[in-house]
Amino acid sequence: MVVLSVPAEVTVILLDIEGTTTPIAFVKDILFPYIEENVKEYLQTHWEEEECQQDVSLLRKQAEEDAHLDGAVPIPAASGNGVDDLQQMIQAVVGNVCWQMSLDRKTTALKQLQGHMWRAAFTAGRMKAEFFADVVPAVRKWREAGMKVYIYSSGSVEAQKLLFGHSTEGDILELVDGHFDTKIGRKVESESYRKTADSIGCSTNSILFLTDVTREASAAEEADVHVAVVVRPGNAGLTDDEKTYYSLITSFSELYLPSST
Ligand SMILES: CSCCC(=O)C(=O)COP(=O)(O)O
Ligand SMILES: [Mg+2]
Repeated sequence: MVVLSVPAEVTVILLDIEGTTTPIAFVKDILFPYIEENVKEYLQTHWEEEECQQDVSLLRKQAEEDAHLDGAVPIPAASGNGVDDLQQMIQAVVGNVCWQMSLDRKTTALKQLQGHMWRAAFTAGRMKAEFFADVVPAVRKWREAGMKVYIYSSGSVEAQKLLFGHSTEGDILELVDGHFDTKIGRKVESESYRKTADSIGCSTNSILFLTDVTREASAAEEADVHVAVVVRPGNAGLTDDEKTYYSLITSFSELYLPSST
């Protein structure tokens, strides 16, 4: 088995979710289709609620920023009270959400709505999050060795907590010391990793970030964060240069902590 030694100064392990702890297939085949199939009905049912209105406002603001993009779907400003107006508005929001999802965009606006929509499915037990078999045993071992374990995903913090709270391994939320999402910044920007370290209260070189996406690994590394790229079934392939440059692991069990025996 390949073993990757964790540098001695590392005290925090920061984990991506999709493609790292959780199969991309679970996200693409279960989580995302749930949104596409249910968004219209969700908006019709929850439209009058404060939370739904905040989600729509955020999506509208994002749509304004996206206006210059090819195929962007605008969301008109709220106007009259007519039933037709409302149905047109809902249709525009549905169109915008589906357009963003077709591009796998990671905007805070999209991720916030998705998190709110998944809540009902997870809490009713209709959906359980999948984790690779090596994840839970490894995280337990790291924590026993004194490591802190944080999550940094484009999925909203609320969605992250739903996944960890309702998984096929049971409620594993207690294994996580804290959560970060795109509110701290985009995962492909190095400043996000500096802010994450600040928020945890550690230096960036005390963090080891595990992700499947080399653009994220590169941004983290620029901020002096240690990185390893996780290679899982179903992940995007890496170039030969990326395979040579990055430390690669195919299972969390390949990480060796000098402090553990
Ligand atoms: C944790 S929510 C489900 C996945 C998701 O919406 C997403 O965008 C995952 O992105 P990641 O940064 O974990 O690769
Ligand atoms: Mg990922």
